[in-house]
Amino acid sequence: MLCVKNLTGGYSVHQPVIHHISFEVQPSEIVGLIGLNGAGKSTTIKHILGLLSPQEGTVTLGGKTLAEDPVHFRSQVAFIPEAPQFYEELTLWEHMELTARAYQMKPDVFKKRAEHLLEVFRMKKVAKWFPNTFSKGMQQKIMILSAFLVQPSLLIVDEPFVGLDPLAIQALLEMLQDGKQQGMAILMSTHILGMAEKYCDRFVILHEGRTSLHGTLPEMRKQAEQPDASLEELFIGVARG
Ligand SMILES: Nc1ncnc2c1ncn2[C@@H]1O[C@H](COP(=O)(O)OP(=O)(O)OP(=O)(O)O)[C@@H](O)[C@H]1O
Repeated sequence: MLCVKNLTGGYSVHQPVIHHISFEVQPSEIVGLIGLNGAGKSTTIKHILGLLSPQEGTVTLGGKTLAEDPVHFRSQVAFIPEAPQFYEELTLWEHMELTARAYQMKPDVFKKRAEHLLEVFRMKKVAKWFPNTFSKGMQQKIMILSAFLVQPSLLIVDEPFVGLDPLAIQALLEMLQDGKQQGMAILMSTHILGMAEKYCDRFVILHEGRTSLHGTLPEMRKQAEQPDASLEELFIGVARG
């Protein structure tokens, strides 16, 4: 599904911030993207989404780069950003309608999915409200609801748990697992390592823009020669150099 190969990039050609990063995310798999602040997680995600162009290497989805087939590439991806981004003049329901139109969903499919998601994330009562009346967690739910509405082939999630209450975190984890079971490929950046260890199948640990460890937990333990280490212990080892 998603293949990141030898990716080098960043915000200036003179100063790349990620270097030679390679990993894959297959259908029915959750891959955790882990790293300290500034390690390059969001920059990697921006390259996958096509918001930044690679200085070297490629990002392909189903074998094709974004440039080769932009409409098809974008139609397969949904993104939950770290900070909610919304239109002040649209209600929650209108945000979902806009998403449905952009992804050319049939009205009956949209209605069924939207109503289910509003129920799961306890947002039914505020569906016709404007997002500037929402709390931060409720605003984050606009992003979550819009992404799951699409049921994308590739879901990219950047720090999704920040600001969510425990019921919303649980609902999101269940949606991620359901998505995985239905064949979604999921790339999730998070600092909550206990949760990553429990829910991710494989990991990419970034340090200063480079891949330090990569693979399943047993594979990374082998790479680090720490047979009993938890994800957190492996990560702290990497972070301390
Ligand atoms: N818009 C930008 N312009 C220039 N440099 C940037 C920009 N955004 C991030 N950077 C730099 O790129 C590097 C990687 O940042 P990035 O945002 O990818 O880190 P991150 O791993 O997502 O961190 P965090 O956990 O804090 O979200 C940092 O050195 C940062 O200063």
